[in-house]
Amino acid sequence: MYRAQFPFPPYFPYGTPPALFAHPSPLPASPAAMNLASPLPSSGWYSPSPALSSAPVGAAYGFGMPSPARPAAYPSPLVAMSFSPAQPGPPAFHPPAYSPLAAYSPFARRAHHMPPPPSSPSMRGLRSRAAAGAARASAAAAANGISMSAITPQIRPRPAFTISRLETAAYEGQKPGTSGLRKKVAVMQQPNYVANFVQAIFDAVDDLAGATLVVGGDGRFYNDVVIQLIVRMAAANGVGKLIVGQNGILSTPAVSALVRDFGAAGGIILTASHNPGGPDGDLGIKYNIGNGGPAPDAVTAAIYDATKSISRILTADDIDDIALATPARYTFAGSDFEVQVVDSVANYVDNMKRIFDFPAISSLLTSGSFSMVFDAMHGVTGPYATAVLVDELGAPPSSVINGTPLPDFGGGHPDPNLTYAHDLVELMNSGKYDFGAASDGDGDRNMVLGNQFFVNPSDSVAIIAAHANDTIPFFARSPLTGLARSMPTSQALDRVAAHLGLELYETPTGWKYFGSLMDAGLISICGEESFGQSSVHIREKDGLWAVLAWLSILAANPGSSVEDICTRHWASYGRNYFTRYDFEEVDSDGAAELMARLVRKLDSWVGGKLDAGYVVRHADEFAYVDPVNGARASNQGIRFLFDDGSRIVFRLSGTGSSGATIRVYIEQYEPDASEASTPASEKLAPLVNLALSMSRMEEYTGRTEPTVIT
Ligand SMILES: O=P(O)(O)OC[C@H]1O[C@H](O)[C@H](O)[C@@H](O)[C@@H]1O
Repeated sequence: MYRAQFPFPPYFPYGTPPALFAHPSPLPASPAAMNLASPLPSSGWYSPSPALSSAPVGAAYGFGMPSPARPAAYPSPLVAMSFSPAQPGPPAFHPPAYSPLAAYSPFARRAHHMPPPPSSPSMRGLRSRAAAGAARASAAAAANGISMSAITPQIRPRPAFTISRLETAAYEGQKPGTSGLRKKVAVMQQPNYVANFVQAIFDAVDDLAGATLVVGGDGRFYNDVVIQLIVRMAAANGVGKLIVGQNGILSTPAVSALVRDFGAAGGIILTASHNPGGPDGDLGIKYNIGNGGPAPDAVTAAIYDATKSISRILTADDIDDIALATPARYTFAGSDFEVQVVDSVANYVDNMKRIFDFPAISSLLTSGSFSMVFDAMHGVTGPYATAVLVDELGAPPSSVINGTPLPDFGGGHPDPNLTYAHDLVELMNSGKYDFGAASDGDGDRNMVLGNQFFVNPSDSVAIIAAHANDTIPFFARSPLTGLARSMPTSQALDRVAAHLGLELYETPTGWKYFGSLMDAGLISICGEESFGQSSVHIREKDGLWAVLAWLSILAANPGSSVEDICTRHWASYGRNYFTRYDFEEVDSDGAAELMARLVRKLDSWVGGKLDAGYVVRHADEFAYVDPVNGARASNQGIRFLFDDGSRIVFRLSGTGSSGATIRVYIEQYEPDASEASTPASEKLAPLVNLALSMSRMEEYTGRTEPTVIT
């Protein structure tokens, strides 16, 4: 009988160590099943699952433990467990600091406040190790200095699988939005709903046979089920290799980095980003292409077309759940298909170390005169933030709050803005911290705050770009080539581009439009008003990257506060005042009529004098032709450009899952530095009122107030 034991008290994070305990019959099918489905009894033994019994001596798994504070939630910190199939009776016990799990799982290390294992193989050294494996991904990984065998030393052979062809019928409405397919969990849980969409990806995307795909998600409810489904369908559809994040968790920027570093054909990201999670929340599936970025319109259109005519699903239902808790490689008899579970954090941390001056940032964070707090909002970024900010840069562990990924984000709305990141906003308003930041469910968005000071995301990208060449080693080595922003984002970035003599590209909303510009070397940094900034290091926006960029600026300007940095920027460039009003989940028909009326009246407003003396110089529906590949995108928002340079933009959100969300973007330029400290709400009030009256917002939506103001 194989036995399992939980670790000694010092490693149990909640004070009272669990005694040994048994899992009730029937046995769970896999560690993953235990992790997610089982109430934990108070004492006894776990009996082995089939997956455990085939593991080698000394292997270790991590399991989710409900936190006493949140008994209904799963999986909170991992508990390391070691077992020895060779020994009868109680197992040989390996303290987690020296177990393979501790060595390969930053999650487990951090959950138990363990130091990096001194004598175990360290993730940090992976890049220098010899590459292994003949598969394409291994070769690409080797080219990037990553050793696949070092990341996942254990090969776990599985029996052969059989491919089944299941009849299915198309669902309507599987059209991806701004960033993938997002629906309520209940919609996604309909029979074959997710399987249809996944099959559509395999059918629509060329060259996936024999290719490598990266799969991971933000840990939200139902991710675990969908990952196992993708494994079975990938096997049946001839995919060569799946790289899966440990515990199924990967931030969106981490997926982008893995796709690029491992030469994968693409990635499937399970996230609805900043939308709420849990059984009543949203689920999302997004396909990224081989450059690591979101699929462009042509690919999402092909996937959507495939969903409309789908009639069969290919799956290998006899593949048992993959144990996602431990890095390992799963091979299958009679097939080249392989699943590789990788550390979710290590590759990302390595990349950040190559981009930023970690010693300089660390000096700031450990100087004793600087304090920061990072709110992961119970999204995916907690483990990444802890690895980077705490483990690498020396910030105190308390610097990361809400750092445990939870399937329902703790009941919150994981959107890092002034409304939903209220824990962070309160802390920053208390005046105790110099720097604050938050990121969203999947870690691509961020919000940056100073002491009682908000940095508008449009300003954030401009300020990062203005300082990049001087403060970020990555750009010292490869100076900025050009800059880009989405159309509604303020034109603060345009002024930096002009100052640096760089081209500025204005794209439609959606990160997918930056990819071709980056691939062609036309831009190095880009950003969106929707709390996103990133660079050419990957093809997604990257919340933690933006935080490190800000810390780099602060480290290079000793004694300057976040507010000082912004004020000096406005003094040099003038201030592009910007605000966004969101009218969330309004009636879809009313929203469509509001937009249609604005389009009908576009021309009639041009040249006329409106309230507060504003004169419309130009009005249109924004359309874009990609300068690299000629792809066209139309109907990308209605914009009114005024003769003083101000703008009002109306756009329907493409990321919601119910009703419609109208976004109103307002911008006004103030060249006079002495005027730059007026609050944005005051400065922009006349334009806001004009926007609301031009659109007849109340008449069409019944709303007098927005739900969110940025
Ligand atoms: O369509 P919206 O709700 O305005 O959201 C727009 C945003 O959606 C996602 O987050 C994309 O990754 C962003 O690139 C985009 O800016």
